[in-house]
Amino acid sequence: MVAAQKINKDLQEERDKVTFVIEEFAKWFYGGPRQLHEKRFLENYILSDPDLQSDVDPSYLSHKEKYEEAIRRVVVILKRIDKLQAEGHKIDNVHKKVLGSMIVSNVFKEGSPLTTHIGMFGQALASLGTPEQQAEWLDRALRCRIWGTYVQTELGHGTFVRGLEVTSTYDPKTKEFVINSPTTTSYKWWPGGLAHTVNHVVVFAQLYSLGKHHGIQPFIVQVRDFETHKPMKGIIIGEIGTKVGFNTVNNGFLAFDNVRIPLKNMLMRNSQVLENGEFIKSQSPVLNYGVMTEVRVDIVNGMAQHLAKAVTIAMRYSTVRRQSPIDPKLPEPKIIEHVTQQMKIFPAIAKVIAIKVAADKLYNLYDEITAEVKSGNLSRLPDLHALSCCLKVVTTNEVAQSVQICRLACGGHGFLNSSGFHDIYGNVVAAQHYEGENTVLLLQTARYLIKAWSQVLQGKKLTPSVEYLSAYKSGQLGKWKGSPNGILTALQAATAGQIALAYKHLEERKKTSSVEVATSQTGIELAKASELHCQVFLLSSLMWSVNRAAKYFSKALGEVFQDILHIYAYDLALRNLGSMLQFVSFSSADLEQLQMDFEASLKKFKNNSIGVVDGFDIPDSVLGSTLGAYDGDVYERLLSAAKKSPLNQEDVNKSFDLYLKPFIKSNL
Ligand SMILES: CCCCCCCCCCCCCCCCCC(=O)SCCNC(=O)CCNC(=O)[C@H](O)C(C)(C)COP(=O)(O)OP(=O)(O)OC[C@H]1O[C@@H](n2cnc3c(N)ncnc32)[C@H](O)[C@@H]1OP(=O)(O)O
Ligand SMILES: Cc1cc2nc3c(=O)[nH]c(=O)nc-3n(C[C@H](O)[C@H](O)[C@H](O)COP(=O)(O)OP(=O)(O)OC[C@H]3O[C@@H](n4cnc5c(N)ncnc54)[C@H](O)[C@@H]3O)c2cc1C
Repeated sequence: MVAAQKINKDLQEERDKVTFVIEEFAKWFYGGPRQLHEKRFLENYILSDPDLQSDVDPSYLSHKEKYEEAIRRVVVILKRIDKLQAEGHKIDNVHKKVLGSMIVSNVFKEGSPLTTHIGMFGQALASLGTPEQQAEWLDRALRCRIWGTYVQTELGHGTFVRGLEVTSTYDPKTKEFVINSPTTTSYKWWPGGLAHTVNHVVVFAQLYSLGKHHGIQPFIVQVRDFETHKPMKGIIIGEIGTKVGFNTVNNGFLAFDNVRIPLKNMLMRNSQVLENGEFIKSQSPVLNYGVMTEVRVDIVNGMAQHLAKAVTIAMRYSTVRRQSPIDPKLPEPKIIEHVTQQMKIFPAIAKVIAIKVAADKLYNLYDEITAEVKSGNLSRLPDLHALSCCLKVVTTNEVAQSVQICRLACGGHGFLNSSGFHDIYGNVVAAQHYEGENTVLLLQTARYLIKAWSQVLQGKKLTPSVEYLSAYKSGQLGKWKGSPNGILTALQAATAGQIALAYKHLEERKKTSSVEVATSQTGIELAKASELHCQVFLLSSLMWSVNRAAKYFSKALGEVFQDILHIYAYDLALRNLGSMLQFVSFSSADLEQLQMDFEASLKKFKNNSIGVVDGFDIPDSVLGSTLGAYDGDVYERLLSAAKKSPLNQEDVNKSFDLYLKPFIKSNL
């Protein structure tokens, strides 16, 4: 990987113990040799631009300067992509592959102002626009010649999309829509890039035509002038302020003061308004929610990548760092020798792989079902919605927790910005909030599970992802066996049992309340059931993938996958004992054995742990961490990063003469 680099001796010692070929793992992780090659090529090509080599550490800049530096970097990268294309390199979807991926995650530590342009605006045009509308805007958007964002959430409403207040009223006399923000709570609030970056938006508004209301529909609106970048007439626009993270995403607010747009600017792939004002209904109102589903799928994949960065840092640091003798007769060990350190990091490594595998399966399902939807068959849309919602929730929650654990595993140094954890954490926790609040999305999945349970009670056949509910009903699940397969069936029993209980309580409440009120009252149990269902999906996907790997990969790599599966399954079982104990019979000896098996699995994996994180193939230029660099030169990097602090550029800070000295003198 980095031939000429001088590698830390302890790190090299651990690398020498690895039993499998790291390159084989990396090819698997990125989906094949071609994909790995392309990723490496893009990383080198983009990140080697001299204008990205600046010594500026954006964390020392002011809020305004951070934004300006982010835009400078955006343009450097866009020019680099233009150069790449001019040189004849044909890479499909190259803007998304660069600007919507981990490649630029160290260039935009706190997110990019083009994230929603890349991740949502183009998708909205592609999935909600007609061919004519795509001809007008999509190509320019994909080439970044117009910049846009996805404007849905308002100050007063984010979750309950049907409650949005901005109106779009059709005026048949002029063949225009009039877009208006009637209240303070109707201000659009949050969209990425909205404040000072984009010149177009896809905005969601309540449609009125010929005096009738037709629900939430999407419209394209130009918000800034092409030449001056000043807000267009009737557009009130600005930034919403600093945040926990994402500070260079340029999240904005937007209000409309009777803004007129032509009829052709309603995105009409699904519903339509004719010139005379007549409204043609779409096949289903949820078709307008498609972009949200796509982003939820992307988020799951993104979570695996964020966690891969965090575990790479924690693992390499734990190999280089020595502290606290274990055997008093021996020198201080590498901190990874402490079993509690292994307990923190190895399950997080296993989670990267489980989430990556689940994301791959979800992408496949997304592609299949989107193709069906395009041909008018919506029958499997609920499967995709249910799975994408709970996976978005569980992966963002689990990764947020695991990134924290990795940070803590690095002791005090993990708290430094230069370790990289702060920015990874900021990006991950943002995803717990956006694209559907997590509890709300669990409740969406629960709707699906309750329907599935009702089908079980009627003896109907279920789709594969919930087939285990029928097995539970017919008494086939519930016996404890301590293997990964046994843990899967125990979790399935716990999930099915939890769904059955929630169903029972829901039915009881329905006797005295409406279905909506009864559902709301049963929310705690429903959310729990969804979470468990998602864990079933994650474990079963990992098992499927590991078993398949045995056929296609070397014996050595196949064994590593088995070790990872065991760690993942035991850790999951130990964390979900409470739920399983309610529906599965265990003896205390079973539980003691589970703990022993978990500890043995950590020990077995240890020699390959550094190989797996190296196989995540994250170059230093992407990792951006003093603690996690490939060569393990941690202490020199910490010192050199500290020396770059603006406070260290002078021996005495002016605050001494201004405040401290007068104070000391006055007290003499
Ligand atoms: C630089 C490094 C990068 C690394 C990579 C990292 C990853 C990158 C990814 C891109 C990053 C992007 C950056 C951030 C962007 C954030 C953007 C946003 O937040 S944008 C804003 C995001 N905002 C949100 O997410 C808002 C969340 N709220 C909502 O989605 C909805 O309002 C609701 C679903 C909660 C309720 O809706 P309501 O209409 O009241 O519905 P009801 O409940 O009454 O259900 C009616 C029926 O509809 C069904 N159904 C529903 N949805 C869907 C669907 N999608 N499909 C299919 N079906 C669906 C439902 O199941 C039900 O069926 P049934 O049971 O009757 O059969
Ligand atoms: C970093 C970031 C970027 C974003 N980017 C965009 C963007 O580009 N475009 C865009 O349009 N929006 C964007 N958003 C908005 C985001 O999608 C919403 O904030 C999110 O969907 C949550 O909605 P909310 O804020 O209305 O939460 P609320 O619904 O107000 O949630 C508050 C609490 O109420 C609870 N709650 C609400 N409804 C229910 C219910 N039915 N049952 C049980 N509990 C409930 C929730 O669980 C939560 O605990 C972004 C947000 C963030 C943080």
